[in-house]
Amino acid sequence: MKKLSERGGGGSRRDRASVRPVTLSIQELAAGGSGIARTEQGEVVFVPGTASGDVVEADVDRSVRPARGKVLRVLTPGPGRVEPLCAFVTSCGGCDWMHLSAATQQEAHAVLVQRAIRRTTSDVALPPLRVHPAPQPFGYRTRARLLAKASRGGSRRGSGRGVHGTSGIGVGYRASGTHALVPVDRCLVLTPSLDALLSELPDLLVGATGEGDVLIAAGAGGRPVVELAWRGELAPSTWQQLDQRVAQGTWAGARVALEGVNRPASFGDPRPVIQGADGAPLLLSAGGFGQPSEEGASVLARRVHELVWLDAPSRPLHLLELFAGSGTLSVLLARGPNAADAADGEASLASFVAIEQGAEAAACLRENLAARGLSGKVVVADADATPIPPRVDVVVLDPPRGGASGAAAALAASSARVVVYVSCNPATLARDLALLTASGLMITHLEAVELFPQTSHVEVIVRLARRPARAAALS
Ligand SMILES: C[S@@+](CC[C@H](N)C(=O)[O-])C[C@H]1O[C@@H](n2cnc3c(N)ncnc32)[C@H](O)[C@@H]1O
Repeated sequence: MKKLSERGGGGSRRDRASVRPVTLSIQELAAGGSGIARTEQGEVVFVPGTASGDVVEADVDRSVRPARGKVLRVLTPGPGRVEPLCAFVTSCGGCDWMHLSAATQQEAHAVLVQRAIRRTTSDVALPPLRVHPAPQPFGYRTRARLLAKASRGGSRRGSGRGVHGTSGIGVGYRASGTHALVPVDRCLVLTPSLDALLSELPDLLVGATGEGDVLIAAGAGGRPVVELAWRGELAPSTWQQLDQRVAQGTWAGARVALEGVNRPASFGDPRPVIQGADGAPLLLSAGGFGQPSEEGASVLARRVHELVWLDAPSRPLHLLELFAGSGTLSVLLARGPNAADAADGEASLASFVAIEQGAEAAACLRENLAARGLSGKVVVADADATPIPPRVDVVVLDPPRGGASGAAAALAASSARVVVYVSCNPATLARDLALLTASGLMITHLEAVELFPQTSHVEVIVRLARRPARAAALS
């Protein structure tokens, strides 16, 4: 097996003093993506970039807890290991599981989700976990957040290929666990049009000083939108090029926020647009949240909708959505049941209310509903501090990584009959599920959606339903 270069930077003097090569057998994968090994002395070592069953030679840094290994050589590959397709895989922090086959990634995600939930709900019956495979394992990302840096002393004109020393501008991702820039000019998980954009960005930024975040995404008509949050100065040529590209229709829009300047400058419409799960365009807030892929978001939204209407209710349903964003899920939820769900003529939607804290996302959500002729109330509020009205039957929530402990407490005290919890973080989901299940809600469905292929990240959907006795007592 070939020698692997080290992930991240060169390490401190203290790191180098405390490492020595050892042979490690990787037993399993941990949340966060690293493999876990035990030394002969029983010491636990976390080793990034490994697969279960790998035997590796690694430097071990014991100055951190748990000790951390850096792979020098793979001596025997584990059964799920594949050759990563990306040239940047060992330096870039993005695709920490690209060295695992798709089947191995799915199995490992399933184990991590079940283990996290078991940890907090050991006394609760769990249904078998269903995995929704990734519609596309590569070329799926319709958005990416990049880092761009001008080399010290400013950048200069030239043919930018994403690295310092040509255009003087580096554009890429952050190295795993650090703020260091890993310049890239190809990214295999981006859609082809965003991948092509990577090599244009260094030239766009020629003459800049400082650094910034660059959000690239699909915009109106599939054309790119670019959002720059820059700490430093941009050259006049950057402003001219942004103006030209949008005026000529090559890009749908751009937005630039300079540090210390209150209002960002906009060109065209900088809001990302993907195809919603209903097939119509879905507008997302510029710089705000969006699911990583169009197709993955559709799989997620369709399944959440199905789980809401699983038991066709005998009376019109009051539906509340918390952490609604720009409406990835809402555009299906606000439609009510599908024709099949309403076959008995009784399933229907009495009311739909969506709560979102971001004013720009809420405005997009209103536009998305209006464009579809859907009614629903969109409230800008803190969903983690919102009481659940007694008439609400079903609540869908999709909080950020920190979870929703406030909303979980409100749901536990509510009479909501069904809760559909969507999460990108099994640890905080598990914490919140402990509260929900203790209140009498039973987990009826546990599902993982492969929304972030090639990475250790996974999306989870949990449906909970109230035990009939408590529901009756509370209603
Ligand atoms: C994981 S995203 C989900 C959005 C949407 N379901 C989707 O799929 O696009 C979480 C959303 O919650 C919003 N948010 C974060 N904290 C919030 C809070 N305390 N109250 C309401 N919304 C919040 C964020 O702005 C973001 O739009």
